[in-house]
Order: sequence, then structure tokens, then C-alpha cells
Amino acid sequence: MNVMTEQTSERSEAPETAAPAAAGLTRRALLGNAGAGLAVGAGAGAVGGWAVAAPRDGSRSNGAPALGQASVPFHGAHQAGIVQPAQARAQLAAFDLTPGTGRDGLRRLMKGWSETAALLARGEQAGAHENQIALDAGPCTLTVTFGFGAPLFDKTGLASQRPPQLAPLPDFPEDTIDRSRSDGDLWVQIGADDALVAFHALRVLQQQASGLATLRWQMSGFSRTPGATDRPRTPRNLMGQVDGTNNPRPADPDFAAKVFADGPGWLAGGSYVVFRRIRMLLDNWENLPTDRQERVIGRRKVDGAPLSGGTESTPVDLAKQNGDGLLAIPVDAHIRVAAPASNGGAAMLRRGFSFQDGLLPDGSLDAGLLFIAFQADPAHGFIPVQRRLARGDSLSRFLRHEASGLYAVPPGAPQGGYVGQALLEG
Ligand SMILES: C=CC1=C(C)c2cc3[nH]c(cc4nc(cc5[nH]c(cc1n2)c(C)c5CCC(=O)O)C(CCC(=O)O)=C4C)c(C)c3C=C
Ligand SMILES: [Fe+2]
Repeated sequence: MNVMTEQTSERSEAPETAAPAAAGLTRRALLGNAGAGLAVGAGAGAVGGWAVAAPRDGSRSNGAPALGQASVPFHGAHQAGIVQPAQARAQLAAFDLTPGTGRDGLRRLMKGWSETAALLARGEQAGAHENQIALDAGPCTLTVTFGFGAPLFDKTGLASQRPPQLAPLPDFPEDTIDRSRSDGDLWVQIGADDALVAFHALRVLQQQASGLATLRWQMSGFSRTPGATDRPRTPRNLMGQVDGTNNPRPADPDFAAKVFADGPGWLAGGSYVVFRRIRMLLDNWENLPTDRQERVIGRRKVDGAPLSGGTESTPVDLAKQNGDGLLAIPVDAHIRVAAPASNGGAAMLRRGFSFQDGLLPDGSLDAGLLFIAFQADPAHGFIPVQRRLARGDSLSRFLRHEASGLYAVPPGAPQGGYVGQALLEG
């Protein structure tokens, strides 16, 4: 049974990569199941209008394994953490290479990090750097995804291998980017359906990097917890919108062409990821009546259906007019301005997480979206779309782009190999 297929309607088309970790190898097994029982819920109760009766051992009432037992293999053609649905918790971070690390040091680091990520993804202990933070948890769908930032290539004598697509992103109008929370030599995206499991993975990787790379920035994110809704649904963001509906789907014939890079050789089957920390002006947003919020996005808030009619999954009709002759989806609606049809076919796979980092000096919430988008080429993905959004999107007046990064995401590592091997040993 595959827990991943239960998570949302969008998720059900993801490849079946999640599986129960082998019993006897999990951290939980090491403690004799003492930590089991909390993954889904505690006892019976009414949540969102429907009754929950979670078995005390943490297993699903439909016979699926407990949430904590679901695992996503680290090894494969593509890195884990791209096509799988976003987990409940995320740790995002960038590291800078320590002066003198060079290509040999980076090779050692990527080898060690890949070994650790593979162990943790199976629910095993981390070896020399184990700190027991997640000792009694299963793998909890942990994924660790690595990316290489542009400066890494110069620092390791690999400038000739740096793809032109890694050129710095342009400045967009109204950007207020804090460079100390942006960029970096190495990007790490950790996702898991448990906060301790995600934190544990980052802490272990940080300690393992000692002497080779230091943490440049770190951010925590979250999305919907599997099992929180009555049935699998597309998650909502902190503005209350259903977010992720019109993402490319793995089953689409052009999915790979949109998401995976076809070169240079060491990157073939990899991707490019754009990261943006986007703060939401929630006080302003929430002062807007729901019907105006819906016209800002172009979809209904209650169910994510396009304003051109139908249900969430109905294709958007950008030409549809209301009885008054006005466009059903306004000219400055987010889904019109961002659509591939408005941007020469530019597309990306969005896989973001919400964030909430306390209060700003003016008392407002420091909260929003850790926007993450994987794409075959940022020049035919994020860059043209963000250019148009910054000029003509009515959502942009409720947003502040505060941090940014662009990284090349190498293909997945085969069994016994490590991420970045083709670059570092090529
Ligand atoms: C440059 C790319 C994009 C940024 C930045 C961005 C920010 C952003 N988006 C939302 C909320 C929604 N976005 C939706 C759709 C959507 N967004 C983008 C691109 C960016 N969004 C695209 C390409 C699309 C799909 C357009 C289409 O083809 O229909 C939606 C609608 C539901 C969905 O399809 O996901 C919402 C809601 C926020 C809150 C935000 C910044 C914080
Ligand atoms: Fe969007």
C-alpha cells in the first residue's frame, strides 16, 4: 500500500515512490515501536465536520501503514523531492563552501550527504553524525534534494561546466531582496511529514559539512498534513486559496520537457529550481471581500474552480465573458497573467511551502510562501512569468519578494552513486 497516493487529488498521479520502510531497519523499530501511535491523530473526535477514529497504533483505519512508515527512495533517475507531493514540513537551507574546500572537498561532501540522505530516507540512523533527534520516528516520507548555485562552479574549478541558464536572475520591479537570505553555493530542500524528522536531517547534514561548508541561510516551511482533510485535496496557502491546481502533472506527455533539463551532460535529467521567499500582506488581503479576492486570483476560494465555470479540475477558459460582456477572468487576474498561454508556453512545477516567522516590528505577521518552482530552463519558466507578474498581476500588491535563489538540481543518484557525481568526476 502506498501512502503517497492518499495525499491529494493532485498527488495521486505522482509516481508510486513511497513505500513502507523495511521493518527492522527503521529508527522506530530500534525502540520497539515505543514511538508509534501519534502519526495520524489521537483517538476519536470531530475535525472539520467529520469523525476521526485513528487507531492507537497509528495505522490508518483503511489498512494503510502509519504515516511515519511511508518512505520515498533517495536513489533514482530524478532526485526525490521534485515530483512527490509537498510534505507537511520543510527545511530549506543554503550552504557556502569553506575557502579551500575545492573540488575534492565538494566530492567528499556530496558523497557523504548522499549516503546520509539515503539512510534517513529509509528511516535508518545517520551514522557518525547521529544525534537521536528523530530516533523514535519512521522515515515520514523524508526527501532531501540538493542544488548547485552559480558561485560553486568558480570555487571548484568547474566554471566551464556552469550552464548559462544559471546566470543571476534579473531584478524584477518591486523586489526587496535580502541577499544574506538568498543565493548560496549549495541548496538543500528537506521535506518530511514530521517536523522532528525534517529538523534532524538538516542538523545532521550541517554537522557532516563541518570544515567543508557552512550554513548561509535556513528557513522552515509547512504544508497540509496528510490525513487532515476528509479526502485528498489540493493544499491551501496562507491567503486561503487552493494552490497547485494547474501544475504540470507527471502523467502529462510534456511533463519531462517542462520540468527536467536536457543538458549539459552532467545535468541531463536534472532540473533548475527557483526559490523565492514571498511575504504576504495578510492584513490588506483579509480586508478585501471574498468576491474581490477571487477576481484577484481568477478562481473561487471555496473550491478553487476557475471563474470561467466548472469545478477545480475544469480547464480555464480565458476567453469566457460574463453576461455583462466583461471577461470572467479579469485581465489582471493571477491565473491569466501567469498562464503558459500568456507567456509563450513558459511553465514550471510549483512545490512551495507556507512559512510563519513571528512578528515584524510593525506588529504584522511575517508570513507567506516559500515559493519553489522546478523547471527545464528558467528562461522559459520563471523569468518570463515573473516579468509579467511584476508588471500586471493584481496579486502582486499583496506580496513582497524578500529572498531569492536559482540552483541547478543534478539528476538523481543511482544505487551506490552520489548526487553531482557526473559533474565532480566527469
Ligand atoms: C513566477 C511564477 C509565480 C509566482 C512567483 C507565483 C506566486 C504566487 N502564486 C500564488 C497563488 C496561486 N498561484 C496560482 C497559479 C499559478 N501561479 C503561477 C506562477 C507563480 N505564482 C502559475 C504558473 C500558475 C498556474 C497558472 C495557470 O496555468 O492556470 C493559483 C491558482 C491555482 C493553481 O493553479 O495553482 C494560486 C492560488 C501565491 C499566493 C503566490 C505568492 C505568494
Ligand atoms: Fe501563483
